[in-house]
Amino acid sequence: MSTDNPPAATRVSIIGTGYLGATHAVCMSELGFSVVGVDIDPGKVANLAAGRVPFFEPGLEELLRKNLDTGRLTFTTSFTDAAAADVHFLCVGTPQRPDSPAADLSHLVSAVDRLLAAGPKPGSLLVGKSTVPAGTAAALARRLATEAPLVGLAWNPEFLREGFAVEDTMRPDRLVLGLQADDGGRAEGMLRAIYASAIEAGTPLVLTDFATAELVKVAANAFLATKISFINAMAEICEATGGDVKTLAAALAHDARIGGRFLGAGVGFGGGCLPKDIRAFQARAAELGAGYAVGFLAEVDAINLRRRTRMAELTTELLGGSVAGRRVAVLGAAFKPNSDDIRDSPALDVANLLHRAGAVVTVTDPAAVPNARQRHPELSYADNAVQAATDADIVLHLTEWSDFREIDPVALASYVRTPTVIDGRNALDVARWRAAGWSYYALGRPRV
Ligand SMILES: NC(=O)c1ccc[n+]([C@@H]2O[C@H](COP(=O)([O-])OP(=O)(O)OC[C@H]3O[C@@H](n4cnc5c(N)ncnc54)[C@H](O)[C@@H]3O)[C@@H](O)[C@H]2O)c1
Ligand SMILES: O=c1ccn([C@@H]2O[C@H](COP(=O)(O)OP(=O)(O)O[C@H]3O[C@H](CO)[C@@H](O)[C@H](O)[C@H]3O)[C@@H](O)[C@H]2O)c(=O)[nH]1
Repeated sequence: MSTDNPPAATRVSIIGTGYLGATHAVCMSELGFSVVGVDIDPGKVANLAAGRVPFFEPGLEELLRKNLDTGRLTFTTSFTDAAAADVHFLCVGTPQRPDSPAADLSHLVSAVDRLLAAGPKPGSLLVGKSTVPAGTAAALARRLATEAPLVGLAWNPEFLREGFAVEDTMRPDRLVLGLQADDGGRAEGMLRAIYASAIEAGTPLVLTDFATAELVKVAANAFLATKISFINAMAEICEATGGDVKTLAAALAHDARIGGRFLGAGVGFGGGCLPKDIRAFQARAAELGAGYAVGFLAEVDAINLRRRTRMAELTTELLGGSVAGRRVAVLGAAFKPNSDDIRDSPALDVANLLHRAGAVVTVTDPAAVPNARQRHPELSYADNAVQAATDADIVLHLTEWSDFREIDPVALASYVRTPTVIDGRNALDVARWRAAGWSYYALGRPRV
């Protein structure tokens, strides 16, 4: 980092301290900046200020506590406290609107309203990190030009993965900076100073305009979603032909042009990002008159959602045509392992489909049960796989936590009524489960 701009002298505010913002706040402080995290949720602020991360993210709580102790990191609900910062990172949510596939930008608008009302410092920089439809930054720039002409703007989308949030923030695959051509390089200079350690470590830096920066983010998520739905479409074909999608994916992965990552077939993608981002992308493209260009994303979404109904159908079939009154153990509630995030979780969707069809569903998850219980009080919950599987007619493996992959199938078999398992993530050791007497089924794989 440049010595004429020592980190501690640069004050940073993080607006919105959810998964993204809390991680960014802690990591900015770890880099030596003086950081204030602002959120409208007093409970979240109180937890973070007391050293508690209100969600599951490996390594984050230790780093939060360490940085609170330095005095460099504080959390508040007051935008006045944030107004004195040199750089403001906008990290509020941009969820799907309840009534349409488009992104809800109301949190973003409200956060900017509050910041402007608090009077940000002249010469300070507003940096968008939230995932937004193309054109959002340009609209915000027009607003700043009239309401706060001395405040700069940049768009710096975030690519972190939950479960790896700290390492992805400290050492991202790339840094994308959407900049205004007419600011004399100010925003670029300030962001180069903020990200000096990652840049010095060789992180590729992409300097571009607002629209491209916004699009890199949604294009990346659209590509990842497409890759997953591609392999799940192949799983559907495997089901029709008797092929094995796991062998197919492994064979594809030998081609370095394709690669093996994000070719895991199963119940598909969920979470607070991929599903809503591909929908918002289609909605924005349609507004721009270019909906035809991303029409394939509707199919990506449809393939993904079909995996959930297919899982429920296979369960029904294996239970003899009806799940009514049958006991189903669901291993997994989070949308992926190492997370307690249940947003658009395939596991909970499947659990609900079966519950609505009359099954007695018991869900367990190493981290996500409290969130799941709050959102879906109609389901039953257990502390562990043995409790969930006791007297079960069938076991569904829907989130591939290592706790579940490491289960001893011999021991579990002694608790269930019928040793039948459907591996919705293609992640269990088939030979072990079969040797332990289980009837093993998976999506996209032949029945034995
Ligand atoms: N979660 C991820 O892994 C991830 C990764 C990359 C990008 N993103 C993007 O980052 C953004 C935030 O996602 P998230 O998962 O952290 O969401 P989140 O819901 O966990 O957090 C959003 C936070 O913003 C706060 N907030 C809402 N309105 C506010 C306002 N007016 N002022 C201050 N705070 C306000 C909420 O209280 C909440 O704490 C989204 O655009 C998302 O697409 C998320
Ligand atoms: O082969 C695979 C890989 C993933 N998944 C599922 O895909 C979803 C998304 O997984 P992942 O991408 O690891 O999780 P997120 O934390 O949602 O991260 C995505 O969304 C973030 C928010 O935009 C981006 O920042 C990240 O780069 C992007 O990977 C999960 O349900 C996974 O179970 C599969 O079904 N098969």
